Amino acid sequence: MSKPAQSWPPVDTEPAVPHPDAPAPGSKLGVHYAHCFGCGDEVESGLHIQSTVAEGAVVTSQFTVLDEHQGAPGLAHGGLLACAFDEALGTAVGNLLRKPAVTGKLETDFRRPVPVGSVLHIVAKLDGVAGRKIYVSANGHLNAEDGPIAVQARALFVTVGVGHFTAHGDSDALQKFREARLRSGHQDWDINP
Ligand SMILES: CCCCC/C=C\C/C=C\C/C=C\C/C=C\CCCC(=O)SCCNC(=O)CCNC(=O)[C@H](O)C(C)(C)COP(=O)(O)OP(=O)(O)OC[C@H]1O[C@@H](n2cnc3c(N)ncnc32)[C@H](O)[C@@H]1OP(=O)(O)O
Repeated sequence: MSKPAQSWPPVDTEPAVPHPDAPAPGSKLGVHYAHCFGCGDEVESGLHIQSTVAEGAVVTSQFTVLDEHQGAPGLAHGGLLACAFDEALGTAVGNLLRKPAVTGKLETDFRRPVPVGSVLHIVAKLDGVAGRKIYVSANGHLNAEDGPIAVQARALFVTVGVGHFTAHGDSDALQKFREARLRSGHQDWDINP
């Protein structure tokens, strides 16, 4: 007998309501950090994922699978696809809730092979919030917004304070990153987990 699918979110949650200052539906989200492997424009071999806010706590992202993303000849590497989903899910969390958060858990279901040259249309939706825990899921459609679902993902993000990045990351680079964001007209993040 097969086990029932685990319910999602796995705990009781509050609705994930976008922050009043979150970008409006239709807004194109730029690069969140130039050196980010998922979206950064200074990472030549990165994924260069581009995202747009949609209605209803949803962000859509596009990822074009190139030769350098292969695992088997002509096919995308599964771990790299998971990376694309981490980026797309994190982009939804960070931009809609405007809180720094890190991935605590990420699970992926690979439903169909993803050939080189495909464009994955990733639709990420905030599913609920329980204290610091943010539950988010996504479907990756092959080559069209309504294309067949090739990959699905579910994740738990956990909000963190700025100390997470200063203690474990490069605090000088973080300071420059923050100043550059403010100079380019972005508001600061809500640092209040
Ligand atoms: C001012 C500058 C701010 C900088 C902001 C920067 C960027 C943001 C901007 C824009 C965002 C846009 C795009 C983002 C795009 C991509 C995002 C990529 C994200 C990543 O790629 S990021 C790298 C990978 N990521 C890590 O590097 C995390 C390593 N890890 C840890 O740093 C800790 O592990 C942490 C912090 C996760 C928790 O640690 P902690 O000590 O703070 O809290 P604790 O352990 O108590 O967990 C609290 C509650 O979460 C539950 N929980 C935790 N983990 C769980 C698990 N795995 N499964 C089930 N439940 C779990 C606990 O059970 C508890 O639940 P409860 O409260 O119910 O007990």
